[in-house]
Amino acid sequence: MTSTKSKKKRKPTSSLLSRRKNGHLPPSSSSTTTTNPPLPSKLSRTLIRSHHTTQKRLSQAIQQNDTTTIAELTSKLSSSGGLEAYQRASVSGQSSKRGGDSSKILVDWFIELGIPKPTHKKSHSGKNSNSNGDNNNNNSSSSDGSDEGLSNYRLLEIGCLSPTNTIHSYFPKPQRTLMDLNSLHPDEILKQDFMKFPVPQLADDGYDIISCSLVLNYVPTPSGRGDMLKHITSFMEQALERRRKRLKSLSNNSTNKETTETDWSSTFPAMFLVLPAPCVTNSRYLTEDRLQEIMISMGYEMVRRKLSPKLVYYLWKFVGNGSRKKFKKTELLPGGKRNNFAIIVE
Ligand SMILES: C[S@@+](CC[C@H](N)C(=O)[O-])C[C@H]1O[C@@H](n2cnc3c(N)ncnc32)[C@H](O)[C@@H]1O
Repeated sequence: MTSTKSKKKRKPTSSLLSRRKNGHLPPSSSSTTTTNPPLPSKLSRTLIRSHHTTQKRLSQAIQQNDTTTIAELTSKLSSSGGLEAYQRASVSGQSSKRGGDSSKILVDWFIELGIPKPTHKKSHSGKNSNSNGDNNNNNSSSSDGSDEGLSNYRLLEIGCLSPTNTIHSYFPKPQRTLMDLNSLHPDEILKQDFMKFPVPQLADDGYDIISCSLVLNYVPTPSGRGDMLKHITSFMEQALERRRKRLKSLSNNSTNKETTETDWSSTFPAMFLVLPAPCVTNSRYLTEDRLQEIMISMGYEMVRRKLSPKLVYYLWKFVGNGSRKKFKKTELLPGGKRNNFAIIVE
């Protein structure tokens, strides 16, 4: 017989597994997670933290070619439910009861910046399309991008857990590409490692905004984080090209030959970055000033920033011509109670 005491002592990771076994959580990755009741917040936090720590240790073991530790940590990760259990814990953290997904903040900023939300349009069949783009496959994008709002702007979301995040209403299908290492919604989210996702050959297939919310901190090594920022920046270079084309087409289409660029459109290309707040408020190796130096050096300007007790949100506009400096792991804030989050740019 299992006593209440022993139930309480059970490890959070195994508790998640037993929920899965008991059918409280669906076993298949294709199941919809949003309909499941969220995990208790303490349990999801513990799961997320434990997954990050194990991932980081695994990455170190791989670098050191320490086969025993690699086997031990790989088995630990899989017995605690692996990436999928971690993702489910993250989805719980995004439930509306806990404030919703982080892109709510991006939407607030779009509103502040006067970025127009797509309106419901009549499709060729005469049916009204909804803001998720259903019945709107003939997306009637204008080439100028001003009178049609964001209709020819495209979103790339890295590390996406849900196809119904708040920002998606601004980028109806097919204007968005959602991806994750493990897709919880295979019909809508690509199973794809962003680091192996090439910049599209044609600028028309590129992206005007990239969302990287709570992904950079998932990358286990400081140089891996720098590489991710650099890879995002190569998409941004192409997005600048998209912008130039758009402006050119604007001036060609304009009867009085004046460029009618709208104020809001100068926010693009852009990157939405979200990190756990302690990554920049309590790290030995990364401060907000250092992050800003890194971003400026890659060609970005900060447009918006919000610090909450748990998270820090940024909207960076890409302007290009960065000095492309290198950044080492340098101690900026000494102190015993700080974390070691760092970004190395090589
Ligand atoms: C904490 S979740 C963040 C989810 C969501 N964006 C949010 O803001 O809550 C981190 C996600 O990033 C994904 N991820 C990490 N590295 C990635 C990569 N290289 N390519 C695609 N997805 C990645 C992980 O699989 C995980 O699902």
